[in-house]
Amino acid sequence: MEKKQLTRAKVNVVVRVRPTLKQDDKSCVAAEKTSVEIFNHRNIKENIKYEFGAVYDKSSTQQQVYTDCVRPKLLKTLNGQNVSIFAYGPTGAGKTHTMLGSATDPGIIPRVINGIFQQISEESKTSKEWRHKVVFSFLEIYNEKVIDLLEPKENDLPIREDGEKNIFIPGLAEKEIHSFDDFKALFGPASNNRTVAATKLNDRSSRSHSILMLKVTKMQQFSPFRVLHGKMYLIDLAGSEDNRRTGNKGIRLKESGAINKSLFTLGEVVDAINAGLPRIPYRNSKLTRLLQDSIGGSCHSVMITNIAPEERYYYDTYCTLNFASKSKKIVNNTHVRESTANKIDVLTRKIPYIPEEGGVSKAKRPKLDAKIPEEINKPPDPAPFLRTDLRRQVNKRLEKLEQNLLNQMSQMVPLKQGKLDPDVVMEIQRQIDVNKKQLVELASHTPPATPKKVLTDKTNVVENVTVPETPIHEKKKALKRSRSSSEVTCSPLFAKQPRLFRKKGFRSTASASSLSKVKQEDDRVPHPEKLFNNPELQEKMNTEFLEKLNTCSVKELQSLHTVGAKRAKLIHDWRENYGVFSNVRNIKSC
Ligand SMILES: Nc1ncnc2c1ncn2[C@@H]1O[C@H](COP(=O)(O)OP(=O)(O)OP(=O)(O)O)[C@@H](O)[C@H]1O
Repeated sequence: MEKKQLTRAKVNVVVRVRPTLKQDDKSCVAAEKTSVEIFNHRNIKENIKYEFGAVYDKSSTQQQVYTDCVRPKLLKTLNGQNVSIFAYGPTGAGKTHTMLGSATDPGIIPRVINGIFQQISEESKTSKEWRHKVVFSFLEIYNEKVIDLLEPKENDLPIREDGEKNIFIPGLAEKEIHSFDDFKALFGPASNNRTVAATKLNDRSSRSHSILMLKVTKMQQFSPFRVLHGKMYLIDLAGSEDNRRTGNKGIRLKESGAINKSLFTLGEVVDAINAGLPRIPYRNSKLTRLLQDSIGGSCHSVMITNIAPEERYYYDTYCTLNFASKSKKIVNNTHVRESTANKIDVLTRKIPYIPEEGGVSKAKRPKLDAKIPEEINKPPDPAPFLRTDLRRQVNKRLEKLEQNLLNQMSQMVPLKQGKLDPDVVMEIQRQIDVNKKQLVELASHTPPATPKKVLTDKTNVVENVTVPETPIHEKKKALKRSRSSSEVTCSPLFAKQPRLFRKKGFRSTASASSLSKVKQEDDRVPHPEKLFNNPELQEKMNTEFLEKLNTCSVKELQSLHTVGAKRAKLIHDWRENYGVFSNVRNIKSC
């Protein structure tokens, strides 16, 4: 993993009040946009008002809670950060309703899965830069045991911490999913493994804390092959229980003891963090160990505090809101988890996500000496919308250029019986067409076929001509000729060897006519013969040339031999749209 840049983010605590379940039930809760007030029916003077980031009253919808609190976090997960969404509250207050919902009124979990795939599909439509991998695990903490719900095992699973303080569960099953339907097919049966039972307060009370862990890993498809590792925890905590009212006995009472103990430890963790204690008792329960990332860790955390409005819940509501108030002070240190893919992963196109087995150490991976093929290093074909955009720009520029050319030529070319010579007009038109083709090729990022391009005049009109390989002395002569007559000059963009910059600060071009003079001025500039015969030197100059092209401003680009304002702008625009050129061949293809 690369060096982390930490950003502080407070735990976002919101409150959701469910409707009363029976019509004649009296409510002791008054909710407003960001505040909630509770009334003690035994002591009317005892009203307590709490302030939170947001309060959702009984009329709030699943969509509203998801859109406000959760959807903004999807991008964080997709961009390599950890997110934790957890529902906290007394039994029967609406945690499972909020997190899971029902088939007709889906909650946060199905909406997140749907949202992640939607986001990935949108990203893929606009850019081919990244490939994604989504895996999920599903577990419960039941009676202080970690139980795999996707692949139930005989023994409970351990919880460990890696060198970077990331919590992981060795042996936990992880399933790759490619769509919401994939998820549904796996999640349905796994949910049936969850321990649920009827208590006096809830017909389907969760007897465990359930945690769905979603890992989204994305790998860049060209150099430097960045890999972003995002994780999202979706947690439905078991509710705190007052066993005088739940009527729990036997197994239910034991379960309740475990639930209450872990929630009590959660309270201790929050107190310790708020008090700035050096030791936070995360290890005192499995729940707090697993929530280590979410509370005081690296997650962007959202705590949805569910409360029941009925008067009989007054004391639970009071305790829950006190806990929520303490939790909103906690600040997490969030960061992007990023690594770089190794050669094997690049060549096999495998996305190197971190499995729940403590991470594969780099040393253990087999070594591969193969070179990464060059085409993998190239940026992908630009997104269609970018191409369309560039094509529009190019066409606009072409129309302007066409008009200018016709104006210029009409002044220069002698009139034939008061009209422009049709042969000349045809020639201009032909050259414009060639230029158009060239620029459209550039816009669609399709390198032209074999013919080399030769600049034919000062107006930068380009023609496709097949140039036979010429001996070096011929080339020198041709260059001299072109220099004196300003007829045909090889553009550095299309020449076999790159030329360097002429202006101060840049190294001189290898233009033949100026060679002897430049040689006197600067001994470091090689003779063209040396250049043609010396691949190492060529490579060195290529690199220098490339660097200048990738970093120079439009004005500086114009200093390139035979690069006029228009082409400098084109190079600059290309760079802005598609990123830097990765080798000189890319530039030649422009
Ligand atoms: N916002 C809501 N709108 C309508 N009904 C709700 C809402 N929240 C909860 N309910 C209903 O209240 C009942 C209890 O909710 P739920 O099972 O989600 O509670 P819980 O907090 O998960 O309880 P436990 O901790 O015991 O599992 C369910 O019948 C549920 O459908």
